[in-house]
Parts: sequence; structure tokens; C-alpha cells
Amino acid sequence: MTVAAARVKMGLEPRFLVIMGVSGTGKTTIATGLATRLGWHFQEGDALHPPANVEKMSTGQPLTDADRAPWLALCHDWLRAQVEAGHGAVLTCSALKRAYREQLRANGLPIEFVHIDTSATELAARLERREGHFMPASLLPSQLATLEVPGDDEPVIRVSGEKHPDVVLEELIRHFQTEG
Ligand SMILES: Nc1ncnc2c1ncn2[C@@H]1O[C@H](COP(=O)(O)OP(=O)(O)O)[C@@H](O)[C@H]1O
Ligand SMILES: O=C(O)[C@H](O)[C@@H](O)[C@H](O)[C@H](O)COP(=O)(O)O
Repeated sequence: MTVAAARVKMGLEPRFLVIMGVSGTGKTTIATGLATRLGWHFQEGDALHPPANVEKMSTGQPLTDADRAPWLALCHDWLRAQVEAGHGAVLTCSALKRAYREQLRANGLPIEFVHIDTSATELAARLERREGHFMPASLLPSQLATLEVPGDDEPVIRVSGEKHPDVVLEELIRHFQTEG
């Protein structure tokens, strides 16, 4: 779908969204749903991790700030290219710390975060059930400990990860339509 067609379809101006939160909260589910419905570009942040990061997480070791730095740089570069091209874009990225979110927004990028909040109990159940993903459920405690919930001074939209994804998608699209 062209940018113009997407605008006509939903009546929305392009936005540049980072769907964030800990592992298993529903980032990929919500981001792919939004990108499909709105005709916006989509990037899975997990696919931008250097192989060494994936190897580390696969073997149950949490990433450090230094591990995440090159990954966040690639996420930032992708976002900057979308802003320059001027079409709506949706990136999944855990963006757990404020400093990481600042790195993503660097150079004045008009990024908005969508924080999906899900209880630890529900997250643990999801990660135990999920198949075909490198991230082990054993890393959930470190994900939760690392998360700095976005503050009101950050550009954030908060949604529940425990509602049905279709409900969350409708809420987000309504929010975008209301905000123009
Ligand atoms: N709102 C939801 N309710 C129930 N299950 C969900 C919901 N969102 C995602 N899931 C499931 O939880 C697991 C993790 O979702 P995913 O989108 O991969 O999360 P993340 O990208 O944040 O790791 C998947 O198996 C997915 O199908
Ligand atoms: O910063 C990190 O520690 C990782 O990016 C982590 O937060 C992310 O969750 C993994 O990449 C697993 O991928 P999922 O979030 O898709 O489970």
C-alpha cells in the first residue's frame, strides 16, 4: 500500500512508533497488527541484534548496556531512515531503560513509544508456552528488573498487554485518529 493510500484508508498521518516492553509482553503481535492495518513499515528489533547478542540471550545471559549499544544504534538508524522517507513506521524494541529510549530518539527524531504492560505471572506463562524463539523464560526476572517504566515526561502511550490484541489495536488506532 502506498503512503497516500494508507492515509486515505485510515485518515492517519504517518507516525514513528517503537513498540516497547519486556520479552513476551506482545510487542511483535501488536507491531505487526498495526503495520498491517495501517500500511506502515515494520521492523522486528530482534532481527537487528548482533549474532553475539542472540547467542548470549539464547544461553540465558542477560545483555549489558555495552551489548545493547550497537543494537540500539541500528534501531536508531532504521527509525531515522523512516522519518527521512516520511512514511509511518513501527519498530519492536524492548527499550527497557530511559537512556536507551533517549538513544532511539536522538537527533530530534519524532519517535513515540507504545509501552505494553503485562503482569509477571502472565509473562512467565507466555514465555514458557512460546516456541521457536531464542529468548528463554529464565531471562524474565532480569528483563523486569532492568525495565524503567517510561515517565510522563517521555512521549509514551500506555496499553495493557492483557487485553486481546485486537482490542489493543483498536484502542491505538482510535487514539491516533483522535490525536490527528
Ligand atoms: N494480548 C495477548 N494475549 C495473549 N497472548 C498474547 C498477547 N500478545 C501476545 N501474546 C502471545 O504471547 C507470546 C509473546 O508475544 P510476542 O508478540 O512475541 O511478544 P514480544 O515480541 O514482546 O516478545 C506469543 O506467543 C503471543 O502469541
Ligand atoms: O534488551 C534486551 O534485553 C533484549 O532486546 C530483550 O529485551 C528482548 O526482549 C529480546 O530481544 C527477546 O526478544 P522478545 O522481546 O521478542 O522476546
